[in-house]
Amino acid sequence: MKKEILDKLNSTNQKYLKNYLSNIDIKDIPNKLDHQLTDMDWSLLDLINGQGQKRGEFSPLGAMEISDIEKNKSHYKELGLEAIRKGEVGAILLAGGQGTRLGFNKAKGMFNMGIHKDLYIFEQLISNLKEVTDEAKAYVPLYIMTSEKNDKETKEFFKEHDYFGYDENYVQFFVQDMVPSVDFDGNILLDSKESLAMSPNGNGGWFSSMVRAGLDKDLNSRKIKWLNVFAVDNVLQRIADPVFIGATIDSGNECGAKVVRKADPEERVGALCLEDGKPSIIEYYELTKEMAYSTDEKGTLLYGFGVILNYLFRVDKLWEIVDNKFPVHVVKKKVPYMAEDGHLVKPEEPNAYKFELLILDMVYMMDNCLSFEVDRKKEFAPVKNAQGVDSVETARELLIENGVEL
Ligand SMILES: CC(=O)N[C@H]1[C@@H](OP(=O)(O)OP(=O)(O)OC[C@H]2O[C@@H](n3ccc(=O)[nH]c3=O)[C@H](O)[C@@H]2O)O[C@H](CO)[C@@H](O)[C@@H]1O
Repeated sequence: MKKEILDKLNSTNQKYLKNYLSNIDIKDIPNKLDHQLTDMDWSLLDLINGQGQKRGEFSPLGAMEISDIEKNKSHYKELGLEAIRKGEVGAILLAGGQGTRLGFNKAKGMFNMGIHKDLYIFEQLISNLKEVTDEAKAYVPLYIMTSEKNDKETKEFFKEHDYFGYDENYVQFFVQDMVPSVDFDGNILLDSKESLAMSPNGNGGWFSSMVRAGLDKDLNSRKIKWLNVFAVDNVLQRIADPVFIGATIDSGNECGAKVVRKADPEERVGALCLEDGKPSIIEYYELTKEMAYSTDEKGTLLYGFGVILNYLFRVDKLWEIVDNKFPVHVVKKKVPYMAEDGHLVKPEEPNAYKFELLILDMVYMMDNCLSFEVDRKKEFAPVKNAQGVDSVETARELLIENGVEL
């Protein structure tokens, strides 16, 4: 990175960059907080080169399967409803992502799934949540994480649609942190003479961003004990599912994760397993073919339970890990940037590294986690791509199968 370019940055951005780098967990960089701006390119390159985070020893983790859940369903449900009625459960909608794969340049939740009538992703998610709150006769506080890129439009959209019938006193927004991107040589990208090309910092920073936004006071005053964190892109997502909440409470675990049986060994979902005896998620791109296809004596996949990004965390445990250093994941992305001659380039191919914190690393910070199996036909309709697998089309089919009018 050229020092002249850095000198052009305003002091807020320089401070931000310093602070960001100081939080990166790179070994052997002495006095990270105080290192000179000119050292930054070296530390970023070091981070990029050290891409693969060192992982421990993986072993399979079984799940509480649908048949086991059925046997105790009414007990779990009652426990879950009781927690909701006591106001102990909040929900976090992760909606800061950019939806580039879908080719939709607004907040993903604003995407219209409808065929004969409008049905926005946000609308469907609120409708799923309302099923529970209507039954419990109590609202679940909903915290929506946006990013600087979509915060304004998301808030306006909810307002314009009257919060899709949810009580607006129970809806709050917070903006996730942003991080700078670098090109493949480690140069920090700018998007104007005065500002860095920033991107959302991944879905793993949600709790610290929430705290930075001051919403911890809200959690405390409402005495919320459990947070159900879920992705925006699954339109069949069951939110604040009382059976899941009850089963997690009953199990005594610090967190719970909804899982589905993988559609095939290479399905692009993270597999919930153990790493050095602790709950952990291994993403599909990290899973070796050997692990992906390994089975037990009955032929069942050993790493066959995929997470659907629906987790339940105990709030006191979140406080214990809030200051932990998270591993940084380096991802190749298309990042618009300002070229040397000053014009803005919108690349067609990935041109930069983004640094992300991932929620799955929070699961590894927990001592235990209930792996809770759900029926993928009823609870997993991801909208990731414009066409093909996990697309608008496949999600529409699943919505219709589940009786949703489109
Ligand atoms: C890292 C992670 O959790 N990956 C999960 C994610 O994969 P996937 O590859 O879909 O993960 P994405 O990065 O697309 O994001 C998932 C969710 O996080 C939100 N988001 C993402 C980035 C960001 O900076 N801010 C933000 O809020 C998105 O809006 C979305 O709600 O869903 C799959 C199920 O469909 C899971 O099997 C994967 O384990």
